Amino acid sequence: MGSIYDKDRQLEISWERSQSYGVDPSYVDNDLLTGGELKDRKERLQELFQACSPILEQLYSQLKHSLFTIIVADPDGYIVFNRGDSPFLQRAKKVWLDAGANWSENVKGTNAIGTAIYENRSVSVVGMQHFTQENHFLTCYSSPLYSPAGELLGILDVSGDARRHHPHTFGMVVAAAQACQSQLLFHGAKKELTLAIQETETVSQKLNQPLISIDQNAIIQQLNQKAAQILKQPINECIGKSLSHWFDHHSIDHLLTTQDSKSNIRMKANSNIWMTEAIKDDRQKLFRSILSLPTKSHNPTENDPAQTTWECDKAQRVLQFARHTSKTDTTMLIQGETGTGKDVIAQDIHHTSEREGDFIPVNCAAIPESLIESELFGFQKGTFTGANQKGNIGKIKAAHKGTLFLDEIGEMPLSMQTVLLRLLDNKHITPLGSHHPEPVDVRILAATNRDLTNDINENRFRKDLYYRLSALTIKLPPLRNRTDVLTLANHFLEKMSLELNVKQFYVDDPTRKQIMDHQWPGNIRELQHTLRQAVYQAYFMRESTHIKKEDLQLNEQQSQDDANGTEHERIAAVINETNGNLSRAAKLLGIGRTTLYRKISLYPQLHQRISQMRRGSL
Ligand SMILES: Nc1ncnc2c1ncn2[C@@H]1O[C@H](COP(=O)(O)OP(=O)(O)OP(=O)(O)O)[C@@H](O)[C@H]1O
Repeated sequence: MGSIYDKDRQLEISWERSQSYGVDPSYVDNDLLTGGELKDRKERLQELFQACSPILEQLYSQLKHSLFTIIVADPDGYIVFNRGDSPFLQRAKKVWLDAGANWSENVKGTNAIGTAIYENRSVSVVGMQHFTQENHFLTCYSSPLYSPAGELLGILDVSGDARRHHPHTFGMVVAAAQACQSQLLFHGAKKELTLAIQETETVSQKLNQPLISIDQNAIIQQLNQKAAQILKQPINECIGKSLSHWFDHHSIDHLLTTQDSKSNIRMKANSNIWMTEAIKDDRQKLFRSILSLPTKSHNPTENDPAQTTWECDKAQRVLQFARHTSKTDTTMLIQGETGTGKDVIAQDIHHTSEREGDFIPVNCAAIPESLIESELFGFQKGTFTGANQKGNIGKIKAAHKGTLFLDEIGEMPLSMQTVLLRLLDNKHITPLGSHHPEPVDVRILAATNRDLTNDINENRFRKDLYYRLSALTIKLPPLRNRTDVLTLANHFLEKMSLELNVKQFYVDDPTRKQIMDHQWPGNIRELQHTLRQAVYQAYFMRESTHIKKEDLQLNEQQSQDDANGTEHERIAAVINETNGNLSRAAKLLGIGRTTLYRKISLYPQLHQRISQMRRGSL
C-alpha cells in the first residue's frame, strides 16, 4: 500500500489528514441527512441543475450500462444527486454512496469527492487508495463545479467498480465539469439579459420621472439625474449606497419582503411617496426594484414637489392639511404673499391626489382679457380666422380628470369671474363656437397674493365666486415667519451644486449666523437669488465651494433694493406706455415675456397697477 502513496504525495497527505480527523479505516460512522435537509441542500443547487442538466444527461448516456453512477455533491460533501444502473447502485448503497450521505474527508477519509473539495482540484481515487476498507471496491473520479465567479458550487463525481478504472473516464468527468461552468455562465448571462431587458422596459416607460434602481439588498445600482437631485447627491455618490440614507427603514423592509410586485416607499426628509416595481427572476427572487416618483405634470417645473423642503412647523402644518384634502375634489384657495410657495403647494396637492389627469397651471395675470375665455374654455375649429383655425381644447378640458391651477385669481376680469362661477356650479364647459356643453371633471385650485375680501368690498371680485373658491383655504407663511430659513438655504445650495455639478456648497458658522439673523422679506425667491449670487461669487471668483460672509452681500441688500426700485419704476413706465400690453412691454424692455412675468411677480406694486389698468380704473 505504501508504494501506491509514494507515487502520489497528495493522496498520502490526504491519508494523514484522514487519520488526524480520527476516521476509522475499518468502520465508517456515516453522516446522513434527513429528507428535509436533503431537499434544502438540493434546492440551493437548483440553478446548477437547471443550467447543467443537458450535460449531466449526456454524461449519463455515455456511461449507461457501464456500471458507473453519476453523482453531484454539495460543497460540504453531501451527495444531493445520483443516477446510475443497478446492480452497481445496489453495492454503492451499501457504503452509502447515495443521496443524503456525507463524503467529506472527515467522515469517509480519503475519497474522490471529499479530497477534491479539500484540495479544490480534480481528483481520482481508485480501489485501495480509499482510506476506508469498505470503499476499496470503488473507483471514483471527481471534479469541482465552479460558478462563473469562481465560487465552489459542488463536485461532479463518477464512481464505479474499481476493476473498470480507466483514465479516459476521469478525463470525461473533468471535461463535463468544465462544460458545466460554461453552461452556468451562459445561463446566468441569459437570465441577466432577460432581467436587464425587463429593467430597461420598466425604466423606459417612466423616462420623465426621477428613477432609482436598487438590488435585493436595497443598494442603489442606478439612478437618473432627476433622482440624484432629489437625493441631493451626485449620481456617482449615490450608486452603491443603501436606500436607508434617504428612505424610511420600515418601508424599505416592506419593499424587500413583500410578495406584491408594486408597492410604495416613503422618503425620510419630506414624506414623499415613491412607487416601486419589482423585477423578479423565474424563481420569484428579487433582482431589482425600480423606484419612481410620478410627476403628473407634462411640464415639470422647478417647483417639482419632490424638490421642496418643509421643516418649518407652520409651513409643515399647511402642507399636511393640503395633502389630507388632496383626495377630495373640493375647490381650494391658496393664499400667501408673492413667492411663498403657492405654486409649489398646488403641484404637491396634485401630486398627492389620485387624479389621473394633468396639472394645468393658468396665470390669470398673464393672459390678456380678450383671450382669457378662449384660453380657458377653448374654441372650435373655424371659430377664428388666422393662425388659430385648428381649434383649441382650452385649459379646463386639458385638466380633465386632473387639476386646474388658477394662479393670480385676483387678476381675473369680472366678466370672466362670472363665466368661471358657472363652471364651478355646473362642471360643464361650452367651447367658443360650440353650442354643446361638455362635462368636465377638474379639481380647481386657485391662488392669490391679494386680500380678496378687500377686492370684494371694492367690487373688484365677486363675493359669490370668492365663497365658491374658498371652500377650503390655506395660507402659506411668508419667509420672514419661517423657522427653516437655514434648511431652505441648504436646500438651494444643494440644488445649485448639482446644477453646476460640483461638490456641495457650504456656509461657515459666521455666514450661517448671518443667514439666520437677516431680516428676510416674505418672498423665498429673495433667499434663492442671494444664495445664487453668493455661489457664483465663491465658485467663479475663488473656485471654491466654501461660501463666506462677504459672498452673501447682505449688507448691500439695501442698494440692491434701490436698484430693484429703479428697475421696478422702469418696468412700470413701459407698462403704462403700452397700456398694459405685456408682450409689447417685454419687447420694449428687451426681455422675454416670461422674464417680464417673473419680474412682475417680484413687485406687488406692479401687479396692482396692471390689474387696475385691466379694470380700466387707471
Ligand atoms: N417649501 C419649499 N421648498 C423649497 N423651495 C420652495 C418652497 N416653497 C417655495 N420654494 C421656492 O420658492 C420660489 C417661489 O415659489 P412659488 O413659485 O411656488 O411661489 P408663489 O407663491 O407661487 O409665487 P408667486 O406669488 O410669484 O406666484 C420657487 O423657486 C420655489 O421653488
